[in-house]
Amino acid sequence: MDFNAQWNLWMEWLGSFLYSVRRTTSLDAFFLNSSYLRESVKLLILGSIIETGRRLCQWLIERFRLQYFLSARFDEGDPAYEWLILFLTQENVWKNSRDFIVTARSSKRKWAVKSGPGAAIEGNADYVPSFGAPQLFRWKGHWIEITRLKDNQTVPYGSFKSFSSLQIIIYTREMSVLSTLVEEARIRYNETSKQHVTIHSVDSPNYGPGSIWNNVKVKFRRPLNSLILEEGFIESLIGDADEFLGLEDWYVEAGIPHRRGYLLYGPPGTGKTSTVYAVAGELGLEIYSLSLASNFIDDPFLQRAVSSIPKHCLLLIEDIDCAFPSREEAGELDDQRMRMYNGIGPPPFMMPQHSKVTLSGLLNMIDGVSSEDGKLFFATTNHIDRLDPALLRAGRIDKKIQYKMATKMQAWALYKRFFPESRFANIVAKAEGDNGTNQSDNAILLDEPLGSDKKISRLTELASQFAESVPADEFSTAELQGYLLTCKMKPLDAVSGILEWIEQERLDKRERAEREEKRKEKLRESRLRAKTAIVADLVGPLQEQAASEDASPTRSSSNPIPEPVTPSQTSRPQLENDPDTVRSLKINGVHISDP
Ligand SMILES: Nc1ncnc2c1ncn2[C@@H]1O[C@H](COP(=O)(O)OP(=O)(O)OP(=O)(O)O)[C@@H](O)[C@H]1O
Repeated sequence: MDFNAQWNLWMEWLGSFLYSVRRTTSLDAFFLNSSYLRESVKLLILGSIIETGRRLCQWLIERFRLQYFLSARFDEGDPAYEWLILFLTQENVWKNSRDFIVTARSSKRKWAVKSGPGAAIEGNADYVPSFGAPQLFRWKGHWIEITRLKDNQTVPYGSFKSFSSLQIIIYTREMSVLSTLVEEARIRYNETSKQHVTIHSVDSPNYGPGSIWNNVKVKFRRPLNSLILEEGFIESLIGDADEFLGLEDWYVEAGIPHRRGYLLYGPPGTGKTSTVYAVAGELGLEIYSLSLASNFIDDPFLQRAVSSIPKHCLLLIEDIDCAFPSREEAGELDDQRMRMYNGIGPPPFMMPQHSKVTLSGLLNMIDGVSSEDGKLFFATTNHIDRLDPALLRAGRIDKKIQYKMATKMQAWALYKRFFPESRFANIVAKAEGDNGTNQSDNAILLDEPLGSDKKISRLTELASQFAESVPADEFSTAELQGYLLTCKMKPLDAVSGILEWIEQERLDKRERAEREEKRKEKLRESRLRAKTAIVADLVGPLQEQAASEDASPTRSSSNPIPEPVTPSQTSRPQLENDPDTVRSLKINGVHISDP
């Protein structure tokens, strides 16, 4: 309501009040003589004037702000929010803040406040300024006011989720000041991020305002040489991706969607995810990572998440096979549904959760507009055989890269990475000297793999012995890394203990495989029993009905009388085969088999 309307309202009210007082008393004298009433009216008028004045000032300030100041809002989750937060932290804007939220430091990205010019607060906690309190600072001759805001939004199941934003007001009319500030913030951010890889992910569903990508983590960039893969492989992959990013114009001119898809497949722990992180770090791209196994990710969510990814970044979908359950998993799900339908299974919320993403949703995501705009798309899987051929066709997946279990050469390189000459040459010499065994007289520092005829260092010899002991293509690099971590400061023990570890691992794997086989067998049995129970429920009453009709005297003689059915036959499945290996059952003449 504007000022004039408000004033008129007050005046109207006052007039009618005075009129009613005069009418009810009907005595002008009383009105004039009553000092109490006179004082009240005076106070009322004064209060009205003050309140109206206050609102008028507020209105004028608001108009003045709109006319002469710039204001902008940055929402959490948007890259521009991250740029600005870093900029403000570097500018030490919150140095005068007296109100902080202190949290233990983690890999989750937070921007700590510096305690003095150029000096970050030391320790293992993050000091984040609390919300609401505005801070004023000067930048390039302009006054800027900044406030952290917090909004709550309702998420499903009635709970609230909060997200932050930044409100800035620049006391100038020049729009270029705002754009210069944002651009400078972006440049500083890119500069700072060079040493890190930023990973955005989704840790809970987000249906309201704010970004879907609500979890941001920062990791140190992994040196390329720390990845132990076939020689030249990672460099050629980076070259390929780099070339793609630089050819945007060519793609547009040729009318080809500017996207490139890579599928990395192979056993767990062979370096697929590490490769993606290394590529992103090398090309300076941020990773947007999704796991289809999350039970809140369905087709519309996938579309929304992917379309909100900014240009020039890397989309990673881990374990893409989750959208295609294995035969056992699909069977287990059917089984659960069947039991639930029959009233003997768990309630729906206790059912095992499977991906809600469908194949068509996934293909739409890859094909759709959202997957264009210079995005690199990486997918990883341990089960390429489960993937639909439609997903693998060229244009969706342009390069398929297979990862295998560690070779002897990888075992050798891993040992060398764990025990570098610079740190361990003396330790080995000392340990062997103390034991009086095997000291290499002419230990020179050479990094030569197996088969080299140059003189090699003692550590290289040990690496060769280690690699000789590790059988090729049996253990993943991650498994070997796990073993080496158990003796990380003991290069000699790593070699002497490897054979025992291999034996133990083989034993464990065999036991795990047996347990898994038993579990599957049990699952098959229970599935078969559940099916037979359902069929028994359906067929039993029909047969009872048929039997009672046959027994009635009105039955036509042309109807053949079926064999009598005992109650146990109607309600219980009859096992035809050995109960331990149930494959098929017959109940009341109905043959049921495990598919
Ligand atoms: N080729 C490799 N070179 C160096 N380190 C490796 C390699 N492979 C695996 N690792 C190490 O093993 C661990 C797991 O690797 P990573 O997550 O990349 O495997 P993955 O193939 O993606 O596994 P999963 O399929 O289970 O996701 C990491 O700590 C990584 O350092």
